[in-house]
Amino acid sequence: MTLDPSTLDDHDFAVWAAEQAGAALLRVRVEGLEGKALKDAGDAAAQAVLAGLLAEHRPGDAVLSEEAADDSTRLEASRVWIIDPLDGTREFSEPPRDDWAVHVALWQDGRLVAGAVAQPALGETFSTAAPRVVPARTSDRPRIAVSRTRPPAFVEALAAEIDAELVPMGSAGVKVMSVVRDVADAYVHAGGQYQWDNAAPVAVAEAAGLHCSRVDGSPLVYNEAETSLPDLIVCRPELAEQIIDFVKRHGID
Ligand SMILES: Nc1ncnc2c1ncn2[C@@H]1O[C@H](COP(=O)(O)O)[C@@H](OP(=O)(O)O)[C@H]1O
Ligand SMILES: [Mg+2]
Repeated sequence: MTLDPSTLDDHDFAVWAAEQAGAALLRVRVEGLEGKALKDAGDAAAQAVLAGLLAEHRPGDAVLSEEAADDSTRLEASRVWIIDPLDGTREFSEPPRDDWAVHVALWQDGRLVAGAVAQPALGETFSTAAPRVVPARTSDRPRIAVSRTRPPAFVEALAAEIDAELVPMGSAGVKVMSVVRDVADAYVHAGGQYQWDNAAPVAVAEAAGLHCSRVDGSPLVYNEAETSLPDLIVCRPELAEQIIDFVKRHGID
């Protein structure tokens, strides 16, 4: 039976669109390209798929994408899709790494209302369509997911203070999903990131009952004029206070 996309609600549409882009990315990855050519081809292919599907199936909605010029009409729109067609571009260009993702989020009237994070190389999509129950914690010692190429310096001091282990990996979406999947207990980032890097992951993590905030504990706010959203914590709720308290005492520099 072929799927009729016009029947999909926003949650299922986010999943479907992210998986379509993921399939395109898997095809690009076997074309024999390398390095920057592979990164550029991946970014372009996934953007083309998502832009096309949104234009066809959600024509009245605004879009904020890493791979398209920012259109300021989104600031007056009631519904805005915030998308990162390929998050973890660097890891995508290093086969057989699987830590890269497609992010599709919907912001509506002030908050994230739907989201999907596809991890095509794993064949898995995490979403608000079917919120995950975070498994029981399997590690007594907290595991903190960090950027494998740009880990913030303060996270090492945080890990020493709370006796945590750092788990480096690529892609903001993959790191947030590692908390959803009990591969890590927290993801802590500072020093730079954009709304598209964390909107869909945060929508999925919130639906799974995880704590999501800026590193100072304040709320993550989306569809702001400023696309930069440089820091965040996603963690099991019981770890939030310790992490925020550390940042309040030591800062992030
Ligand atoms: N200091 C920084 N400044 C700007 N963007 C950053 C950043 N650190 C991480 N990011 C972005 O956040 C995403 C996850 O990064 P990382 O894998 O290092 O954790 C990447 O998105 P893209 O791959 O979409 O560019 C990366 O560009
Ligand atoms: Mg990104």
